[in-house]
Amino acid sequence: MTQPLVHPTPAATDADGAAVPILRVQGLGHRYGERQVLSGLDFEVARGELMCIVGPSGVGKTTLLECLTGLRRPSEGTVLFDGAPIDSPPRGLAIVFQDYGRSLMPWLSVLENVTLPLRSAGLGKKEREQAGREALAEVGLADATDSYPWQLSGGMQQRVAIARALAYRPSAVVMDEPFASVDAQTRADLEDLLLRVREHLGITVLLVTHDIDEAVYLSDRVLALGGKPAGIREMLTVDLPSPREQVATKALPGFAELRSRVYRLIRHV
Ligand SMILES: Nc1ncnc2c1ncn2[C@@H]1O[C@H](COP(=O)(O)OP(=O)(O)OP(=O)(O)O)[C@@H](O)[C@H]1O
Repeated sequence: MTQPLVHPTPAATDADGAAVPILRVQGLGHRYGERQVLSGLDFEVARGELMCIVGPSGVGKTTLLECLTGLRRPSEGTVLFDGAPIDSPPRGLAIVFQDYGRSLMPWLSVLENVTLPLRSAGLGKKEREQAGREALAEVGLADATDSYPWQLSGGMQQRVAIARALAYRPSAVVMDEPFASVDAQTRADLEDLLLRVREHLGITVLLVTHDIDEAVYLSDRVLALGGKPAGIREMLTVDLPSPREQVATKALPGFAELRSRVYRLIRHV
């Protein structure tokens, strides 16, 4: 791997010297018109943590992510990123969506796609290209800089989307169903890529998934949403050994146990 793109920002500390969580959610609720979708959410995400958000379809996962990233103003409560309230996507937070096909510009090369958002960050052309090349190397696409998105497989396109988020040198990445549109083998490869990148760069990851195995395999903690309006049904700590490995980790009795617990939480059985 190349040199790290980010040198994780030292954790800010509060008056008592305790580390400030990168994300602090207090009393968060959201309603669409008269319909209350989310209510009373309180939780924190530690710097460097990987947390998956799960819950039944329509429970409010995307709404929660939108509120956490500043894309949507919650009806109630506050979200603090690095100790500061947010009302628009903060500089240190990058977002990766499921639909990579639509998020990449077909007329731009892979490198141009990755460096495009850096223009607004005020970086010069040389710095942008260097950050873009480093990010592409981080996701194993150092040789694809001059290709166009339509020349790449779905999994490679999603790696470009991840590189574009990393080039921004975020301290946290938020992902909404990022691996939902690829085949099972590519999905497993992308999961392992995410774990490696997260380990290498020390970034915080918050990821929405419908896939229970994926949530348990990737997470330090799993946030299960449920109810109407939805709240935190449970926050599960995943105490499986790291580094994770697709076959060995999933064969552990602890994996099967956590998997069943998450399944029951989502199905409410
Ligand atoms: N812009 C909107 N206006 C009105 N209602 C909305 C809007 N966006 C979402 N909703 C409703 O809010 C609820 C939660 O939607 P959301 O997309 O957050 O759920 P989700 O858990 O991400 O769903 P899925 O798992 O199916 O993607 C749903 O009932 C949805 O119909």
